[in-house]
Amino acid sequence: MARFGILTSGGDCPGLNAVIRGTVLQGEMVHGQEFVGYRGGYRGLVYGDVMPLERSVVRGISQQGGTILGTSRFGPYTEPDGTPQNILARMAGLDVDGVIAIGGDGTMAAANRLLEDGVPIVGVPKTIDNDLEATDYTFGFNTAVEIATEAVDRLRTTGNSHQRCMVLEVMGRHAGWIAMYAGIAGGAHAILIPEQPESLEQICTWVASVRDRGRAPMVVVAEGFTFPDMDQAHSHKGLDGFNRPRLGGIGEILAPLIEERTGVETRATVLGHIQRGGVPSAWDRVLGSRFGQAVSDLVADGDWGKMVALRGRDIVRVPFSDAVGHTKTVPLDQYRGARATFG
Ligand SMILES: Nc1ncnc2c1ncn2[C@@H]1O[C@H](COP(=O)(O)OP(=O)(O)OP(=O)(O)O)[C@@H](O)[C@H]1O
Ligand SMILES: O=P(O)(O)OC[C@H]1O[C@](O)(CO)[C@@H](O)[C@@H]1O
Ligand SMILES: [Mg+2]
Repeated sequence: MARFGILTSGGDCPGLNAVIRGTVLQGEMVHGQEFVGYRGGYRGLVYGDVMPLERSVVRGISQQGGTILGTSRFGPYTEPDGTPQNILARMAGLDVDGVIAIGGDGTMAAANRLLEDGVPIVGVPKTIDNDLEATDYTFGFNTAVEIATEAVDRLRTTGNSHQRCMVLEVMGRHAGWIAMYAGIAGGAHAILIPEQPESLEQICTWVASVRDRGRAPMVVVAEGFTFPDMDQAHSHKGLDGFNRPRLGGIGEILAPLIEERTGVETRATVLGHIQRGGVPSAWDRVLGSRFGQAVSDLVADGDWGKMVALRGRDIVRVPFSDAVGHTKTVPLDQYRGARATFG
């Protein structure tokens, strides 16, 4: 009987458990496959650290946030044991015929390298940031937008009561999708995204015009936003497990600048990991389940080196090469359309 190992890698995301359940159900019920779960992302693959993954284990997990397998930013090549020879030997020892890697762009880049080194592997795209070009949407994004929109709604009522400017910082390292969607949904007066630097003067002009109409200004800013004179996003929290700057904090920088320039009392809120935690939305559960079923079909066909993706209404298969290195940013004409109504 064919046996596959599933891992979740990179930041977690609501909907990962729906993928795991969808894969196991489709695999067991349609293809007669067996599965094990690698613990802690690529670390589990390198050290052969697995947990059983059968129907009874995935019962009722679609509605749970996080990942029952655990995740990490551990790279499959970063330690002495991280060699393709070692990984293939561990797989053989566990009777694992192929690997299903659920993750973002980094996880897919690592999977692509493993594939070139002879490891049979396929991918499932995940990220709340929705910034993978090869798929129209990733699961987790919808949940994050719902949470961020609720935050905008709540900030607006307290902002209105005090006639304050409220600044909400949301995630989005290279792409401002969460800021755009939550900002539009919540009727924000300015949305600031990594794709389009804006000057402090321009932001304060928008804030002052809202104040002059007797309203309380609402600004949504993505963590990756920069002023025109910044060459990289603000970071003061060191590096992550893959040596990238941990972002976050631009909202706290912006708020006192707005207050100083406009005289409008301003408060900043950083939403942070609240956007990534908790129960996935129904939409994300459905997309995750569909991806899971499709990836079971993919390994049944031995179609290694592919990633499942959503195109329109359909789940398709795309080569890893299409999936890595292409960031799906907010199109500037879309941003400019929204920007025309700021202030
Ligand atoms: N080109 C690469 N070659 C080998 N390993 C890589 C490569 N890119 C990333 N990795 C490894 O894969 C891990 C997962 O990637 P990363 O941390 O970027 O998360 P991700 O899957 O992109 O998810 P997200 O960024 O959305 O949280 C990295 O921490 C790193 O160890
Ligand atoms: O704090 P962590 O877990 O390293 O992840 C933060 C990053 O993860 C993301 O949410 C992508 O998953 C980015 O928007 C953010 O910069
Ligand atoms: Mg990444």
